[in-house]
Amino acid sequence: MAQSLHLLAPPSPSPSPRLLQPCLPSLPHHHRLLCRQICRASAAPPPSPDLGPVVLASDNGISASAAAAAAAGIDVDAVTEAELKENGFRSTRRTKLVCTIGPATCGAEQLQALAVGGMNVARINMCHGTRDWHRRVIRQVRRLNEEKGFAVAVMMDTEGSEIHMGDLGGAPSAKAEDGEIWTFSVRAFNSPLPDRTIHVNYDGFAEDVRVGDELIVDGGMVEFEVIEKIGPDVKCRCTDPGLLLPRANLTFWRDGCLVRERNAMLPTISSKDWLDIDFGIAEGVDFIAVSFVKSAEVINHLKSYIAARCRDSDIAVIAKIESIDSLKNLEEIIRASDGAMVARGDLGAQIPLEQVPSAQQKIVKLCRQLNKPVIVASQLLESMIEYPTPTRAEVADVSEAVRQRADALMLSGESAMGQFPEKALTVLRSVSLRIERWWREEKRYEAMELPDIASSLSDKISEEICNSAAKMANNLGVDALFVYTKSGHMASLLSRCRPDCPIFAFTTSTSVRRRLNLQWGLIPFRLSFSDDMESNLNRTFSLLKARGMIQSGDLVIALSDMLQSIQVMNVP
Ligand SMILES: Nc1ncnc2c1ncn2[C@@H]1O[C@H](COP(=O)(O)OP(=O)(O)O)[C@@H](O)[C@H]1O
Ligand SMILES: C=C(OP(=O)(O)O)C(=O)O
Ligand SMILES: [K+]
Ligand SMILES: [Mg+2]
Repeated sequence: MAQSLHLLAPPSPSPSPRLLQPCLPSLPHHHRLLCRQICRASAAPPPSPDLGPVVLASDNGISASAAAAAAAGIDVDAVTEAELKENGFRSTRRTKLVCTIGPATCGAEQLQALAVGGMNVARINMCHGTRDWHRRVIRQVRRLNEEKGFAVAVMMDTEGSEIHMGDLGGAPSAKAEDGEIWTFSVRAFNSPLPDRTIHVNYDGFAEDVRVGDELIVDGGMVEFEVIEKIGPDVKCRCTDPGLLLPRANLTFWRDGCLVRERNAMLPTISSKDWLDIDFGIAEGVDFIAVSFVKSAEVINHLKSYIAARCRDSDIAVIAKIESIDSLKNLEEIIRASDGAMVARGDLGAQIPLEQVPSAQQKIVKLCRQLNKPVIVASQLLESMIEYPTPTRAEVADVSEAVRQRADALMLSGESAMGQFPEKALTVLRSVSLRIERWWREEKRYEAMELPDIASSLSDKISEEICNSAAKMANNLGVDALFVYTKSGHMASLLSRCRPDCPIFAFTTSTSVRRRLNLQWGLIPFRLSFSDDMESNLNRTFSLLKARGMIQSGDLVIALSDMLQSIQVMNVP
């Protein structure tokens, strides 16, 4: 038996308005039969005139349309599906995982291992690597998605106009000892570099620094004091020794303050970044993360640039919060963006380290309130670049981000160039699962006030429906929320409520499905569906039941953005 609530808003046509009328989902016999066939036959494609082009593919698990699965000769849905079958709905991971791809993980097998291990988004950092390398990685991820049925999204991260060192003439690192004199220069060198010499990418560097300034490498990994300027060369004495890594970020400080006048004059999106963005659009990346955002203006500019270039404008723009200016203009930046990243690496070089945790909490909260996905990034498991187990402090840091219920956690060096990328991902996965379960069991999460964000009546109704459905789901202890959404908006409104049960998000578009992969608690499926909710539900139930992902009797709340409706029912 199903009970349903349909709300009617002017712009959303509803074929059969019924207010709180029970409706009985009937499951035609042939549908059931067909689904059993799909399930049994990993080897036989299921085209059926009855179901039309029913394609069902789940989240980051190895699943695809049965036809594609059969063609690729794989078992459907090894990850999410196995997780659902083994542990039931309650224990699917809600926190999403982003992995930076680098030399340690760019091979087909390594990428597949990460996808199987729970990578939801692959990030490429345009600070590093060549155009060809990036293209190969993007295409490899796409190929894996097609062949194995993953839905891994691709995020391109711009270089931005930051000041950084060159690549150390090919050396993996260089040690700077206390008291040593190093030369930082804007001259172009042929490799090998002269001893104790570092190339700097920013032409104005020698003019801008002053004798006496502190030069901070990578937010404090190594520190120098400027002692002399000779033309394009700046002589510095090492005051805090450490390891220099290729292309490490440089900031300079004067009288205890970050020098940032010049930085403020550099464009957020450099001419090289624009070329990279054109490349990202051409390759069809899902997200563009913009480094060193200072204001909403640049986000708006990029969004209109993208809208003019891709017809369905389906690249989401993520603002990286990593500078003092981005903190100052936080709300306007987040409102303008499609999501944000707490980029703690550079943020920790621009504000005192002890302020980073409160900044993180504030950004995560604001993003949730404004319904924008948020990624917590950098140094989550830094020691795992070299060691196979994390420090206890790192585990505590990951737990805190999960407890704040950030949408996603990100690996940087751990997966890009570390020795244990898969293990690091396993740590993120198991800590997320454990903390999520603990907090659910203890009912420890604080209720967060979620302000109204909609402006149109139709959006207001969607928002109210999602808030109510999430509350109902918690109060009734339902097993899952189902949401049928074309744009993904209603799925993200539900995710914002952080309900106790997982959210099965059904969407017709593969790119929406990939993008939803970044959002908390969503299990995105691609499914071709109609405006007839009853038939959508019947089809979905039979497909999911056939795969053992749901069972008769499971209690489900279903929402749809075509009908703006809520239905509560047991799976027949
Ligand atoms: N495409 C790449 N090619 C080579 N090395 C990379 C690549 N991507 C990342 N790395 C390595 O992984 C490290 C961590 O990645 P990330 O945090 O994205 O960059 P950064 O340290 O520059 O902020 C980089 O410093 C670099 O050494
Ligand atoms: C994620 C960050 O940006 P990037 O790795 O590009 O410096 C950061 O600074 O934390
Ligand atoms: K970057
Ligand atoms: Mg950064």
